[in-house]
Amino acid sequence: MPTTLEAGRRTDASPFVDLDRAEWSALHERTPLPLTAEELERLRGLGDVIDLQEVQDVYLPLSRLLNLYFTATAKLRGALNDFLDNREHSATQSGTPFVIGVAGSVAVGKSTTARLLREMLARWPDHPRVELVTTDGFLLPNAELRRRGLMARKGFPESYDRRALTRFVADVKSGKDQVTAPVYSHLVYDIVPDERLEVRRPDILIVEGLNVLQPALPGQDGRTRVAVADFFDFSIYVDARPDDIEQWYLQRFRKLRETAFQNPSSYFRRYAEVPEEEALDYARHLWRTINRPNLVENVAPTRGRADLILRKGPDHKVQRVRLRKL
Ligand SMILES: Nc1ncnc2c1ncn2[C@@H]1O[C@H](COP(=O)(O)OP(=O)(O)O)[C@@H](O)[C@H]1O
Ligand SMILES: CC(C)(COP(=O)(O)O)[C@@H](O)C(=O)NCCC(=O)O
Repeated sequence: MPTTLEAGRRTDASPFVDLDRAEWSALHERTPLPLTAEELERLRGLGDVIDLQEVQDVYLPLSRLLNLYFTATAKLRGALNDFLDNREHSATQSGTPFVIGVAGSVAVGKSTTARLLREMLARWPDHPRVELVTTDGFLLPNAELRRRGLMARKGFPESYDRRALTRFVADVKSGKDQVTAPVYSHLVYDIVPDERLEVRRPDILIVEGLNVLQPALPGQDGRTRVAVADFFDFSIYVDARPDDIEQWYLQRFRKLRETAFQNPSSYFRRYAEVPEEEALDYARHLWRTINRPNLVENVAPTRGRADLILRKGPDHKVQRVRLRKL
């Protein structure tokens, strides 16, 4: 960990507290909400291949940390409202959803982490209503991506309707009764017309996606622009070595060949029919021309903006946790 010599004493210059796996997992003993065997079984039923020891050691303490932030943020909001003398334009309203961002590369395990957190956070009596939204719903439809020459840039910041995504999260946070988001289908590889996901005043909203920690685009005419991250109360970056993530991407592609790609409506059905090596060559091509450059150019540079970084090893197990200091 970097240290500097400042005013004659050594100080830790990092904005993060760095914990190794053993230090982090020791915290689960202090979590006042252990998982019952029955609940562990239910998590397994989610269909995600996640080791139950990992749930206990890593994600249970994480759900406790988020619970602490939820409670403390509610108190801070109350104090801020008092400070503002509860005027009409007070900073927050009671019941304002707590918004969590989950960022990281394609195939690093964002969806798995976000689904697990949704289940675990909903078990805390303070915040039973947890909604999860993935940013792929805000990708431009394929027809529009083709028109703009962006079909080989799917997942890059410019392939999204960033304004609609930011407005969506702002609306949920402002306490609107019913807010809807468009829906993306990995099966057809496009936005599903006429389908919307509805969000109704949750206690917690999890927003998961590649680019959720991107800063706002520069404003024009002196106007301040906002980004979706401006509405986050807490953010998590799921991190791993790019070579490990490539292996996970290829493994997922291999698994999808035996499942979803068999569906006649699948955009990738051709890759269920060709020999495995040919299919994997194509997956490698997608990784090397789209997902890896996007990780290097756009996603990884946002890691330092997160409040918490989960660093995974080659087996998906979390090896280090870095938590932003207050
Ligand atoms: N904690 C984990 N343990 C084991 N496998 C995992 C874990 N998280 C993700 N995976 C696997 O890694 C692949 C990518 O995960 P996914 O959540 O789909 O990534 P993303 O949403 O970031 O694209 C999937 O095949 C998933 O099953
Ligand atoms: C849909 C995605 C852009 C991820 O979007 P996100 O939910 O992170 O906004 C990605 O999974 C994807 O399909 N990328 C295009 C290249 C590829 O097919 O792997």
